[in-house]
Amino acid sequence: MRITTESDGHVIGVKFSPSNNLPTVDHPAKVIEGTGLLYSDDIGELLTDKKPADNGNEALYVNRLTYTVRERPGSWWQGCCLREKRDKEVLKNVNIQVKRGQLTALLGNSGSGKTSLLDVIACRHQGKLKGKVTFGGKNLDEATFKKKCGYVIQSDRLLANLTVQEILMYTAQLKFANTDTASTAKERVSRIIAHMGLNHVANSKVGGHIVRGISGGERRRVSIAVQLLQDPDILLLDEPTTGLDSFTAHYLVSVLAKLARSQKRIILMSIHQPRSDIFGLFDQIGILSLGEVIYFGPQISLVPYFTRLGFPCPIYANPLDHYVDLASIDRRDAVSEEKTSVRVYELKKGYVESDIHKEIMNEMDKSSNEGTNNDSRKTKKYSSSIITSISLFSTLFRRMQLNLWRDKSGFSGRLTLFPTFAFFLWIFIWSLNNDIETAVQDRTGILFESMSAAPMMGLLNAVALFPAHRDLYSREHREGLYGCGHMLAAYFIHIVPFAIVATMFYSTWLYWGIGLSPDPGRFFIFSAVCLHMHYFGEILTVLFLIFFQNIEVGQSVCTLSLSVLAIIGPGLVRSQATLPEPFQYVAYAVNYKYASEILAANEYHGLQFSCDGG
Ligand SMILES: Nc1ncnc2c1ncn2[C@@H]1O[C@H](COP(=O)(O)OP(=O)(O)OP(=O)(O)O)[C@@H](O)[C@H]1O
Repeated sequence: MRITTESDGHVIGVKFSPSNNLPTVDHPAKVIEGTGLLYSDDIGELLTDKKPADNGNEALYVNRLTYTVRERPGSWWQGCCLREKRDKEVLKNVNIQVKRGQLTALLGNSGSGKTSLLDVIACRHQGKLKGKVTFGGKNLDEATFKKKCGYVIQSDRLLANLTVQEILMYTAQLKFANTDTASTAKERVSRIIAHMGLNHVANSKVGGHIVRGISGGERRRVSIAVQLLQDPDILLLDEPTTGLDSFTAHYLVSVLAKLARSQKRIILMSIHQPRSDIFGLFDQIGILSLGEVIYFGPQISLVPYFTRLGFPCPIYANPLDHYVDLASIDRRDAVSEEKTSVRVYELKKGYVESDIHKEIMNEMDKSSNEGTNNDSRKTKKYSSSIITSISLFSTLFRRMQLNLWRDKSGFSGRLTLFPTFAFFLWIFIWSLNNDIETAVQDRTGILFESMSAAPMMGLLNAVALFPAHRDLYSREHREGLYGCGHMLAAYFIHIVPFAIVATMFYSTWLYWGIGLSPDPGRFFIFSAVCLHMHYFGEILTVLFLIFFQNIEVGQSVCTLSLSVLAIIGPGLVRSQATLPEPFQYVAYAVNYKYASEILAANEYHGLQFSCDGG
C-alpha cells in the first residue's frame, strides 16, 4: 500500500496493490482532522459520483420542533395508574436540515430521542407537536410522506417462506395496485434487486427466527428494497445496522451512501455504536442528548467543532463513540450525574450559539417553508375504491396462500392437529353401544368434546400462523398499502380450505370410527357444526390477537373466554334454567348453546336404548 500526501501532509489517496501481478487500484482517502485517523474508502466510486446537493427548498427541514407525550410517572406496581398524567418532552427545539444526496446519521445514547425524531418526520408520533417538518418548501404531512418517502423500522417484518423476489413483487402489487401492470412491476422489482445487490439471493427464501433463509444483512437490504420500490425522495432508517457484524454493517451503510449520492435521495438513519470506518461514509452527523441536539452538521466539521469547544477527540478514539459518550449523563452516583449534566448543558448551549446552528437556522428561515406550525400533519384513515379493494384482497390472498403452502410445519399442523384429537377420542371411547348405562354418557361426552375442542384447535392454528401476518399488516397499513378489512378478509378466506379438510378428517374418523348415528345426513350436520366451531375459534383468536399486542396475553384471554363459553353455553355443567340471569343472556348470545343443541338433537333423535346391563 502506498499513501499519497499533499505538501501539508494530508493524505489524499491510497494505492492498494493486491498482489504483484494484479493491477494497482486507486482509492480516495482522508484524514479526520484532529484524530490522526485515516479513513480509506473502499467505495471510492460512490464518493466520486457524488452530485452536488440541492439547496433551499429541496431539503428536509425540521424546524423548531418540540414533541411532547403524556405519560403517568412510575410503574404499575408503584400505582402509576392512580397518578395524573403529565407531559414529557421527548424532543426539544430540534432543528435539522438534510439536503438531497446526503446520508445523515443520528446518534445518541439510548432514550436520547432518535427513534422519536424519525417517527415524527414519518408522522407516526403519538404525542403533541410544536414546530414544522417540511420538504420541498411544503408541509410534510402523512399523505405526502406515504407517497414520497419510506421508513425502514428496526425489525424486518417479512414473510419467512417467500423468496426475495416474491416479497418485492407482492409489495409492488400492493403499492401500485392502481397503476402498475405486471410487467412494470416486474421491471421495477428487478431494478431494485440489482440496486441493492440482491441478485444472488433473488430466488432464495427470506427466512426468519425458525426457518433458515438469507443472512441478516441481506434481510435488512430486502427491508430497504421494499421501501425503495416507490422511489422515495426521503428514506428514514431506524438503526439498520443493529444485530449485524461490523463488515456487513459497513457494507450496508456503503450501499445507503451510494443510494443517497447517486440518486440524490435524502437518507436519514439512526445508528448505535458505528465502527470508526463507517464515520467517513456519512455526509452529516446529528448527535442528540435527552431530546436536544448537541451537534448537527457536516461530518467533516464534527471533530474540529468539538475541539474548538474544548472537547478534542483523543487520538485513535472513534469520534462517534467519544462524542456520544460526552453527550450521555452518568447516573451511577450523584457527583457523576451533576458533573455530566453540567457538561451536557454546556454542549447544548455551545451548539445553539455555534455558527453551524446559526447557518442552518438562516437557511431554514430563508427558504419559503409553508409548513403549518401545529399538529395537523396526520391525514384521514385509509380508504380505497371497490376495484382497488378487490385487487388488494386478491394480492393479499395469493401471498398468504403461497406463504402457508411453503410453511411445512404450519401447513401440516393445520391439517393434522384437529384429526389427531379425533384419534385420542377414538382410542378413549373405542366404540359406542346402546346400553343405557354407558351410551348416553359416552355420546354426550363425545358431542361436548367435539363442540369445545374444535374452537381450541382453531385457536392453536391462529396463534401459530396469524402473528406474522399481523406484524406485516401493522407495517404495511402504516405505509398506507391496505386496510384491516382487506387483511382480515384475505386471512379468513385463505384458511377455509384447510378448515374444511381438517374438519372432514376429524369428523369422518370420529363419527364412523366410534359409531355415532349411521346416517349420511346426520354425519353432514355433525361435520358442519364442527367446522363452524373450528372456524369460529380461529376467527375469535385472530380478533383477540389484533386487540392484544402481546401474543401470550391474547392467547390466554382467548383460551379463558372459550373455556367459559363452553361451560355456560351447552348447559351440560349446569342446566341453563338454573343459571343466574346474566349467564342465561350470555348463553343465548353465543353459538355454543345452539351448536350443542343441534349436535344433541342430531344424535339422539329417534335413538333406541336398551337396558341389557340391568
Ligand atoms: N409514546 C411515548 N410515551 C412515553 N414515552 C415516550 C413515548 N415515545 C418516546 N418516549 C420516551 O422518549 C424517550 C426517547 O425515546 P426514543 O425511543 O426516541 O429513544 P432512542 O434514542 O431511539 O433510544 P434507543 O436508541 O434505545 O432506541 C424515551 O425516554 C422514551 O421512553
